Amino acid sequence: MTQLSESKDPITGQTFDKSIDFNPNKGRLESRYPMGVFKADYQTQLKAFADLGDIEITERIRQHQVKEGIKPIKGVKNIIAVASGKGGVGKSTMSVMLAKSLQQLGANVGILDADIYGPSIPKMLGVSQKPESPDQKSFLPIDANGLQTMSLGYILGEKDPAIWRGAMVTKALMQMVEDTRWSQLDYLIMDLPPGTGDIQLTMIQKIPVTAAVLVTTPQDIALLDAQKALAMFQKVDIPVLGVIENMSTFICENCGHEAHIFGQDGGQRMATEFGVALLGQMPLNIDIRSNMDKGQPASIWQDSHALNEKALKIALRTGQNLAKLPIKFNLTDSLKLHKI
Ligand SMILES: Nc1ncnc2c1ncn2[C@@H]1O[C@H](COP(=O)(O)OP(=O)(O)OP(=O)(O)O)[C@@H](O)[C@H]1O
Repeated sequence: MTQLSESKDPITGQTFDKSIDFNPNKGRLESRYPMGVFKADYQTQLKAFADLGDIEITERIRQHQVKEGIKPIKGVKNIIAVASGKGGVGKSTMSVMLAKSLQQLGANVGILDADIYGPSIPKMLGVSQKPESPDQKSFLPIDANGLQTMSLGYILGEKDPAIWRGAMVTKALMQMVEDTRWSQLDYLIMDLPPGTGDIQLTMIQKIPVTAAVLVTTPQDIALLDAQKALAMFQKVDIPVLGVIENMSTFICENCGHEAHIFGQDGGQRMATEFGVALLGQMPLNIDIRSNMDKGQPASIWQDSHALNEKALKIALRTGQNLAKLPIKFNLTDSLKLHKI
């Protein structure tokens, strides 16, 4: 097996390092992240790299290690926590974007709304029904066009305020995660409550989070809070896959002028200074606001919307960075390896 560790990915600009196995003699490549619509581009680029005929590409998303002593959730390979130090930066919007885009790339995806004080995921996905519990013990996740989802919002209703105390919040969340019958998920995107307090810290310590993604705006104040979120994950040894800079610029629909409403290149500065990847930048765009308010995520994070490709590349980088992390030991894989 050859690792293309020295090479740069032609689409995302990141190194391949451990995220794929490539066997040039057999013209076979196994990718550990979903490639979806980019597969044909990879095939062309890799053909040139290896100076070979056709390259056969297969995608197999592995389960990665979580912190010792925490049991993985049944039916879920990897949990990606989406966090922000500050409220209102678009964390839930970016969680839905990531989930829809990973799904488009071919992965099996779920969303867990852990933003227990302001569950906005049901509204953004346009679903509101109560989850069924056929055995009175566990819940079936709600299907939102192929995404498996669970939120306290389904159970409480949008307008019920959750005035709960810390311990109750984490207990309710743990129950929600464990008692949901997730089915064969490659990624479960977990939308955390904003901030870096005790509640967030307890959540990421109790739930088997594989890695985290940070959302910030380019504004100094949001960046300072994003750095606090980074420190929180580092403190508990959860790898951070990178930063999404949301509301990067605003392009005027009438004159095309690009304005840096919340400052410029803050995400890039944070990435450089703290050694985390910049997963991508998402502009301030009225279609994002209106379609998410209407509960129609597919009209923006799918189909032919101009921002869809941007979103797909953010998801691709996220999948790639996760694929570089240590794999959970798996007896079947290990036996296969020994046979070879
Ligand atoms: N790139 C964007 N362009 C336009 N509107 C956006 C963008 N990102 C988010 N929004 C809008 O900003 C508002 C806040 O977004 P969202 O609820 O995702 O933020 P949040 O960080 O999860 O907030 P909270 O702190 O309350 O959990 C929403 O109305 C959303 O539609």
